[in-house]
Amino acid sequence: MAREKLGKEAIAEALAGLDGWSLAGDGGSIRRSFVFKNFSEAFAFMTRVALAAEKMDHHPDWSNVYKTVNVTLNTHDAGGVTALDIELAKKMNRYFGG
Ligand SMILES: C[C@H](O)[C@H](O)[C@H]1CNC2=NC(N)=NC(=O)C2=N1
Repeated sequence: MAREKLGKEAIAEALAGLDGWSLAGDGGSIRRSFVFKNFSEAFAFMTRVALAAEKMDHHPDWSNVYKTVNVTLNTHDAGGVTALDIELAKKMNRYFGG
């Protein structure tokens, strides 16, 4: 169930409650950039997210340049955005917020 592709409306509804995230490309993924004070904070965030992602068995597509972490989320198996992506995005926002 968690890996069922969400429709456009369900994604829009979820995004309304997700600070900073937007629909990417063809609507098959969501994305956000996180900017930190420095590299250490960016990497600490990535470490925390990596552990949560591994627990969820759901992994981000991301890159890091100095203090910026660019994240794209989708569910490869489903070929789109699912509840798992929304859950991981929420976690990232919580970790970013403190
Ligand atoms: C076997 C394992 O459950 C799958 O390969 C998982 C791993 N992590 C994953 N992460 C993401 N983002 N999408 C997936 O479809 C996915 N599949």
